Amino acid sequence: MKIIADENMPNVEVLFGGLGDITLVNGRSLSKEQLMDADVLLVRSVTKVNESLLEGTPVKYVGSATIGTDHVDTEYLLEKGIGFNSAPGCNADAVADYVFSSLSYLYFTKSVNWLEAKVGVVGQGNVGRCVASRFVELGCEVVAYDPLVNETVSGVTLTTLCEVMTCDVICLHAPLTHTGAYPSFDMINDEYVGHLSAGQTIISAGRGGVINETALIERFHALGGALNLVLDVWHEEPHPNMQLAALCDIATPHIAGYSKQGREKGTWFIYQSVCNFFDIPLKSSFSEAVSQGSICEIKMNSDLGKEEALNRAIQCCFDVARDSARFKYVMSSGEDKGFDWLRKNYVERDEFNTACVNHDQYTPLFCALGFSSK
Ligand SMILES: NC(=O)C1=CN([C@@H]2O[C@H](COP(=O)(O)OP(=O)(O)OC[C@H]3O[C@@H](n4cnc5c(N)ncnc54)[C@H](O)[C@@H]3O)[C@@H](O)[C@H]2O)C=CC1
Ligand SMILES: O=C(O)C(=O)[C@H](O)COP(=O)(O)O
Repeated sequence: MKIIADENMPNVEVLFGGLGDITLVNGRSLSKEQLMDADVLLVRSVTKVNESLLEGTPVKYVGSATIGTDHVDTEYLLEKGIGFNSAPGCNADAVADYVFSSLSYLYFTKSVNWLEAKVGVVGQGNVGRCVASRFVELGCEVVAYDPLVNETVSGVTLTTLCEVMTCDVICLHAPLTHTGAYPSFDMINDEYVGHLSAGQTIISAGRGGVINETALIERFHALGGALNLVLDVWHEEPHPNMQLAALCDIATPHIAGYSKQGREKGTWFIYQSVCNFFDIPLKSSFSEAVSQGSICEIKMNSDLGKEEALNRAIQCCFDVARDSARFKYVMSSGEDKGFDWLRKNYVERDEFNTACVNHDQYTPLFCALGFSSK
């Protein structure tokens, strides 16, 4: 079996080596010519998988080690009988960790006490539900907008997009869609953005294009800069709007899902799907494919109050300000490095769930935040 795989897929040679010949490629510039003897194509979000890439090639199966599928023309694959799987939920915890790391940064830099916030979440899939349940378990009031579900996790009230846009903290986790009853492209347009008021926090870690960037810049200035902005995804990747990035408290190159374990789980999910599709027995297990973290246990000083203890523990595990500083520096330095370079050379972090946090009083709250219980 001939396998063409994105060079940014961790463990691909270890897991797929026994299944056939693997060629690693740059996913962004992949062309049809490189697929002329391929049976299996393994991609990430940067490869547009459609008729123009696949027509005339022998590809029988496509796997995407990602949650999002907006880069794949799934109707075309279905029509042509080409197998397809993505990796639902693989990096949902990683994205939730990103949200809380960003909030801990705002706690320390702008005194945003998000533990007291009313939180609005857009999208109640694997990511949106994971984020929402953490807030609920931490005691926050949580509402969510998802027109395609009738119920969601306990403690979360489904509501309108208008109400979500009035919340203290707004988390965007909808997929990018252009068709259907509720297309998300440009969903948060100038009308919705125009309702934002001073002091709100917006965290966009779904897909660029869901929130209108021009409207957001205008609203930011109209409010005298009194919005807290955290943006991981951009309308024009790999060419993010640096005018908008300059206004952000946290701006990152689409790395919310880039925990070590989240990326490894993506490859592991696809490995299982390929084996299933071609009826090949699995030769590797989850524990071999997905790393443990580097830090097992964090012991907090019991003198620390709740807010301080939670925010400090988050920072021990993942300081997103490092990623933001690197993004702003590299993207504005004029060097021959950019968005894709930052992603390829990302300093991976471990997920909260790889470490437990001990505190005399607040240990259960750390579990609510996603840390391990043991
Ligand atoms: N920044 C990053 O690194 C990452 C970004 N993502 C993005 O986050 C998205 C969501 O991930 P999951 O929750 O795992 O996906 P999912 O497929 O489990 O759930 C998506 C949810 O969004 C809802 N939805 C669809 N259209 C909507 C609309 N117009 N308004 C509100 N909700 C809508 C659906 O009903 C569904 O409940 C992915 O599609 C992907 O684009 C995912 C992982 C990492
Ligand atoms: O899983 C998704 O969906 C994501 O957005 C991934 O984190 C994107 O990672 P790449 O596939 O672009 O490396």
